[in-house]
Amino acid sequence: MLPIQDNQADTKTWNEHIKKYFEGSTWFNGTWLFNECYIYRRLAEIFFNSKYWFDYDCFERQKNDTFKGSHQAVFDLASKMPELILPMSEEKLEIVYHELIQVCLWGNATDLSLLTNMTQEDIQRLQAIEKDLLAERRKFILVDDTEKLWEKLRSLQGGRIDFVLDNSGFEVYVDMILADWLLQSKKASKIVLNCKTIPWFVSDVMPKDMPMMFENCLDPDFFPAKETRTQQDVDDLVIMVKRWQGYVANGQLEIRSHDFWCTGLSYWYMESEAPELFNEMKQSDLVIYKGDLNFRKLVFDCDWPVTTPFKDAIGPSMANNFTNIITLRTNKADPVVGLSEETKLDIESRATREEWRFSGKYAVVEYN
Ligand SMILES: O=P(O)(O)OC[C@H]1O[C@](O)(CO)[C@@H](O)[C@@H]1O
Repeated sequence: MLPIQDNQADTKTWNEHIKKYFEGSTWFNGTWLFNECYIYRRLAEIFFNSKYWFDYDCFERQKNDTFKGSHQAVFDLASKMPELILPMSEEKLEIVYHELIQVCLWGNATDLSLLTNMTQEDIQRLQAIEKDLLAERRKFILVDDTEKLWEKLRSLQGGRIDFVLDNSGFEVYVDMILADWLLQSKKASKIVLNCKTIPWFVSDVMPKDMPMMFENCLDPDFFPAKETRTQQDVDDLVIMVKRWQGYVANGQLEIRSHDFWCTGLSYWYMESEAPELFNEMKQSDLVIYKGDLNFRKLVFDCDWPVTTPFKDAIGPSMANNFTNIITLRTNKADPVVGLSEETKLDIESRATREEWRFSGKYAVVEYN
């Protein structure tokens, strides 16, 4: 693990982490979490040291191409949106909430790292927004704290809600659908999107990807298969995305990034390594951590017994200071916590380890 050799704001910190925790370790014997993060920082170093390519995102084309492939679900969701944001009873709000959380959860299954193993049908099934298909997918959620989160949201009025984002393209599009609904239902008055600072795990969101996603949605030639949609479909998408741009303009939607999200450390270190971020995020009423990597960092990427309570796995600093975090994660790596004894026995008897722990078919929704 050679020191990083460039002059960025995070260079010193990266090299301190290598020296303090991983001196002498190599690609072959270091820890998976740190090494996998390190490889993305080394990639960034190549571009930072170039004369003309220093802000080049070598994954941008792949990110946009994959988003194009999600056109059907993009238009389906945009057409559904007007009816989801009408004023409605508390009871109906709860139903919509449950659907949107699921859409947002499964959006995480369709990131670039898994797409290579999936057929077009697999992807469409995961992106489906019909009620029956969502109900069907509930069987694949091994820990489901959506009800606990609703208890929190039910009484929330005009709060601040943070997303610690994961992938761009379809995943962040559905994150925006949820964010929009939270603002329209007045549960939130401010949404903060926390992005990565460098090209990260191929498809993660950087700040520049947000306005680009909005522009792509508004570009009539961006999505393929024009013949499959009506003028109404196009209008619904344009109205919704212009509303999103409006949120940015009026400050209801803030797009931020912080170097801490692109270190190789677990979030157990957030308080000591990034105290200003830690204290700032404490002001949020709810923090939504998206995806597998965020989950791994929350639970220290440890081989916990799978019945370890989520609260214990995220460590005392997080657990005691953030009684308002939720993770929406499809399982793409070994660490799993929070299972009941019953679910553990059940899943171990009917699925292989690969299937339920890292194929992306199963998921956990865990709340502290
Ligand atoms: O995009 P997500 O959901 O954070 O997934 C990232 C995951 O993909 C992998 O790179 C490969 O499975 C994992 O090491 C990593 O945790």
